[in-house]
Amino acid sequence: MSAPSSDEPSPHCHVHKFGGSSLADAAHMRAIGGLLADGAGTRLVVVSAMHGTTNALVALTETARQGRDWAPEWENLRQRHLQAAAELGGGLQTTLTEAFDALGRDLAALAKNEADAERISARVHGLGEIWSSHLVHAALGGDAGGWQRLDAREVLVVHPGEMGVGVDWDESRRRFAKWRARHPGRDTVVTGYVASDAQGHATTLGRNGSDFSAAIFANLCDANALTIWTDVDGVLSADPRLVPDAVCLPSLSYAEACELAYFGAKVLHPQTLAPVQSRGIPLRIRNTRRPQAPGTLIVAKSDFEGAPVKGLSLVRDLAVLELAGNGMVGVPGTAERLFAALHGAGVSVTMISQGSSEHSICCIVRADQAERGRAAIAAAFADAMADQRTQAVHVTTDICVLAAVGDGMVGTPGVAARLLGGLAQARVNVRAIAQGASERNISVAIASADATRALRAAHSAFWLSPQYVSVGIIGPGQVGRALLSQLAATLPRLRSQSRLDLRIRGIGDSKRMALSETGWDAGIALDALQSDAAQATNLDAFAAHIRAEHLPHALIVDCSASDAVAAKYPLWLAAGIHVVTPNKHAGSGDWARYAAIRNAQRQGGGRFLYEATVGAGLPVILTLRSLLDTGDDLHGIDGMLSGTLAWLFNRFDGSQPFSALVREAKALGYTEPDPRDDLSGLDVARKLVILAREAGRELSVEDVEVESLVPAQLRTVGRDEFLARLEELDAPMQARLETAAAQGLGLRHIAQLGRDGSARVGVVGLPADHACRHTRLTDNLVQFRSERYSENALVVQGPGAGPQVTAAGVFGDMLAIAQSLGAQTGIAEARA
Ligand SMILES: NC(=O)C1=CN([C@@H]2O[C@H](COP(=O)(O)OP(=O)(O)OC[C@H]3O[C@@H](n4cnc5c(N)ncnc54)[C@H](O)[C@@H]3O)[C@@H](O)[C@H]2O)C=CC1
Ligand SMILES: N[C@@H](CC=O)C(=O)O
Repeated sequence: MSAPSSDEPSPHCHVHKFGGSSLADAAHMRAIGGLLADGAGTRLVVVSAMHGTTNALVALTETARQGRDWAPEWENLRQRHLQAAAELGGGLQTTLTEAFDALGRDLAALAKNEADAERISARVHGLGEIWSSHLVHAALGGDAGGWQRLDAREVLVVHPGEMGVGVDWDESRRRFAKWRARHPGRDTVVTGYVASDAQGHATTLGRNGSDFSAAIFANLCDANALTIWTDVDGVLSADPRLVPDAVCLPSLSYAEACELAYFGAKVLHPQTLAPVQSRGIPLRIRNTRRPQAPGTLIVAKSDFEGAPVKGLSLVRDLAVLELAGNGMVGVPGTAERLFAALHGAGVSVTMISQGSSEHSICCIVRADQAERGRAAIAAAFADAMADQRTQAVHVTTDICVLAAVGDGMVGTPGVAARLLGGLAQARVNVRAIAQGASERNISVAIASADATRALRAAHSAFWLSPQYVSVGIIGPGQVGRALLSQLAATLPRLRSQSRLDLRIRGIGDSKRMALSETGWDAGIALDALQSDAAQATNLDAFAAHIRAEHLPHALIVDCSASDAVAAKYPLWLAAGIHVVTPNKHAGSGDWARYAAIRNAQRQGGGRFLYEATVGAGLPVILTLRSLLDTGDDLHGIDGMLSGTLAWLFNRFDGSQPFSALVREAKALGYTEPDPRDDLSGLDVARKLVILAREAGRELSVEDVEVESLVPAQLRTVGRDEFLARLEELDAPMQARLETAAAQGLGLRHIAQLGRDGSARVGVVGLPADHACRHTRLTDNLVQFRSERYSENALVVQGPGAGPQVTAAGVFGDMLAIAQSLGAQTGIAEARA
């Protein structure tokens, strides 16, 4: 299409276009005046039909042509328009009544087959714009308000062609100039979508052609700006119904907008760009419902330095036609013959791909044209097929084309890798690939069933950080809540200063769970659990949501003390979900499950980090791993592994009953959910088992010699009853304290793992100069004795219990995993 420039540029002129959603009723039409308020110069307002009208008109013509009863729908339309006219005033009742009468006569003629059906249908299809132009003219104040009305059929001359509707620019410009001369310098409401053909018959610019009308008029006026008002914020990076993370693009180049429009981004009619591009007219898409939003600006060169890919679009309902055979190799004219056949059959080709071997050529066509295309190619290559130079045409249906578009792709290495990497991660098979030499568009043909997953995965690959982690938090108890508050305080800084993007997309306790597509701020994630959107906890559904295939990485943080949750780890790890936990059940529980966890990791599944299970936030497991990984030989581990018991024996001097101290330790969040786990020595035994297994020993809790402080009569009662009868601990503990004191000893709870595999936990009396007598509060003290540290043990000491320090240990593991991710290099770096 060529758009010859005008000899006499118009004065300042701003063209606005309003779509059907902005013209739903009289109230919407009145609101247009406010949207036009700012800006100087002449305004040209191009209008679509009222919402749903064009569809109704198309249906009416069909109904009439089939001889069915069109009157009810005609009456609906009539009432709707008359109602708007009544609300707007301006004396339009007669005009519209006459117009609907004329429509009735046309429909009657169609029904009787009396007239040229095509011509009448074309005229009828465009009536919605004629009616809405009257209504909007009245809404803006009519003639008295300085507005005039232009029926585009008077000036716009078009001719249908193979490449769409073509504009007769010379004739249209001449007629428009003449019209302008008769109506100088006034604001104008113009009908969108409609035009005349060379014979003067009413026609249209094709479905959703009002954008195109607006661009044509912007060109004819040599406008300074074109604004297309619609019901979305602008051009989005992908269809938001399919990609919840889609973002509004601040700006696009004409070329990018063209690619996106042709590839299905519904916000712009594909032919809209050329008339504005040829004159460099800036086009802005804005939202009538959110006029404060800046929208998307489309100009010659976009200044938006975002990702190299600006947008992704999807074309559905396609099919692959493939012709293969040795007889095609090096034979000039094969492609010409194939495409001539498709042309002859009126089949439009969406995408083409041929490998350099020339052994096969494939093209993607509309599904409803596939059989026609196949037959045409088969006929054109009948001779070659007969002597087996080519094989039969292979048709694959249920195909979509996903296109990644952006000027920034030009000359940038790594874009295709990122796209294909994202698709591979989402297990999307690519049937064919095409990239033109313009490098602005990479298109891949995929199975329709994979379309949404593919779009989301590609979007994640370009728009999300490679260190984006989809996080699910289980067990928002004391530790879980402390973790959430640490995340709330820290994640914004991590996001802005590095690429780490931990998104909490799920939260669940023993009863309920809540899931989010885009994630919540950590500070409000707990609220989601209380909201109506929360549902009954289902750990499998929770994990499936967190491990969404379109997202690069998934992590479940288990802050419960539940064995049932730990039982899921092997499955989750095998599915590639990373697991971080302070829950000791997996590390110290059933050996077969522990082995399955290790196995899943070895097979390339997710990572399992559980530093907080021993010593809370202290680097106990890290230290042990470092000794072992660097080849040291571990002789034994001993010390105090319970924060609760350390705190209790630091405080227990007989001045307060032991039971009161236990209650205080529980209130401070030091104890296990059931404090008997601490007092029985089970919690410490679990920690010893975790350390022993880390060191490669096949130890289980049953192998540990454990001394319990829980009297026999309290071991099997319920937790609440145990807490109510805590005082039964007081007498035996007091006696024990006094016996030790009489020997000049202090009580401490000690764990020991010997070189021979022996393991023991229990209370001992220690002299005043023993290291464990010089700890404070909840201090753990872990001594590693090894080949290198034989004379003098390697000691890790510090607070070993409490929600904050435990949460910090969990958070540290989360960061360790997130920081190890990001295998995909940033395109920006590659460009540099
Ligand atoms: N408190 C501390 O100082 C330390 C605690 N830990 C461990 O941290 C974990 C949490 O401890 P706290 O926060 O003190 O416990 P808590 O009792 O305050 O919280 C446990 C949470 O887990 C949830 N939960 C229980 N069963 C569940 C299930 N089947 N499915 C989903 N959620 C479930 C509960 O609803 C609750 O929200 C425990 O495994 C504990 O051993 C580890 C190191 C130190
Ligand atoms: N209850 C435990 C908490 C840490 O694991 C302890 O007191 O050490």
